[in-house]
Amino acid sequence: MNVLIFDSPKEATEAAFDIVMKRLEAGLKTIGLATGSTPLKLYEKLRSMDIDVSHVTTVNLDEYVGLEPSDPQSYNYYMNEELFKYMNFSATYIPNGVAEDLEKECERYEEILKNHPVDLQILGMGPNGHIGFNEPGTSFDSVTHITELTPSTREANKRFFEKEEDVPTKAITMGISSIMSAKEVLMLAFGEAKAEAVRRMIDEPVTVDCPASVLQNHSNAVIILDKEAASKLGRNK
Ligand SMILES: N[C@@H]1[C@@H](O)[C@H](O)[C@@H](COP(=O)(O)O)O[C@@H]1O
Repeated sequence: MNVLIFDSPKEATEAAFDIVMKRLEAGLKTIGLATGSTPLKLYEKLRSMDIDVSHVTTVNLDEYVGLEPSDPQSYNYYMNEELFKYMNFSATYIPNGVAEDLEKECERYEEILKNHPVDLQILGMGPNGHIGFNEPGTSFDSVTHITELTPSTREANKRFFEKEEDVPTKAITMGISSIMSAKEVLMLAFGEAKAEAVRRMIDEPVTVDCPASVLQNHSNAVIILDKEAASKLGRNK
């Protein structure tokens, strides 16, 4: 793991942006994308650039089960609004959370991932250490699957919904093994709410109890933190 710590989310985002731009210039074919508030400024910078990405395919990590792509809380909607409608990607893939047969949808998505091996995966993390929607306890061998969201994740994500009851209880997510197949991973975590999960990801042994800790096993993972997210690092050493 290559851990980079910056004074502010702004500087951290700039560093992430530079890495993404370098990889695009070097001919990256497939980029894995994440949602949540953490990469918003990164996407804002990317969409403001006048760059040709017609040779680039995107694959997203996850989607809520039961939300139509037209639902403003869906990750389909988020990606369209934040990035896709401004950029000429060759193809953009996000799991379909309203597929009639969700198991088939997971298989279809794994096929897409096989056909589009991810060169660079952008990742965020949940305050409980989840990546994508792989909650604590998820097997490191997991591929795209349906997952039950934990009460803490529903609580953390309820800020995007009008009422707590509106937060979906399930999601489709790329599995941990699907995420680990990326050639390079760029994990972003900002703010004190992530500090404990960041500490467990970096300073503690790899465990399914903190899914992000699996990145210790990745040969090319860059972790970009602001100083708040990094504030609990190194205390056990
Ligand atoms: N499934 C997504 C994750 O992929 C994301 O990393 C996480 C963090 O969100 P935020 O960046 O808003 O803290 O939110 C959701 O749970």
